[in-house]
Amino acid sequence: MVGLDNAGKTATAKGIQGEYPEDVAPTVGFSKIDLRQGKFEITIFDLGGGKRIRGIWKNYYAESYGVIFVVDSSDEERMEETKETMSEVLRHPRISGKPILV
Ligand SMILES: Nc1nc2c(ncn2[C@@H]2O[C@H](COP(=O)(O)OP(=O)(O)OP(=O)(O)O)[C@@H](O)[C@H]2O)c(=O)[nH]1
Ligand SMILES: [Mg+2]
Repeated sequence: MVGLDNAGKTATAKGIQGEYPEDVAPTVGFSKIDLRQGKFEITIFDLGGGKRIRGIWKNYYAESYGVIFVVDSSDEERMEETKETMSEVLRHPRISGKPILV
């Protein structure tokens, strides 16, 4: 799970787990979430989105089955940065062709 800092990744991850998506702090590094959905065991890596942390994202691409890219659609000022960041993720050879949920 990637996206710009403050986009709402950790809040979304909490929501997926049925927790109230409040009182979240910026993610430093990553947080690992293990879920069971029917017969599937799912691991979500909620990665920090700060500009200086984004370099770690690629370390997770090879083992990922897909990407959740979280966008704060109300933050119009950062749409260009969002677009560039998303393009970079999608262009990566270890992501290209894998499912993406925006
Ligand atoms: N109103 C509203 N606030 C939200 C929503 N999603 C997240 N927030 C708030 O936005 C802020 C940032 O959310 P986070 O989930 O920490 O964002 P993040 O993408 O994990 O950020 P980093 O960990 O820094 O990469 C927090 O104060 C959240 O409570 C939403 O859907 N609506
Ligand atoms: Mg976070």
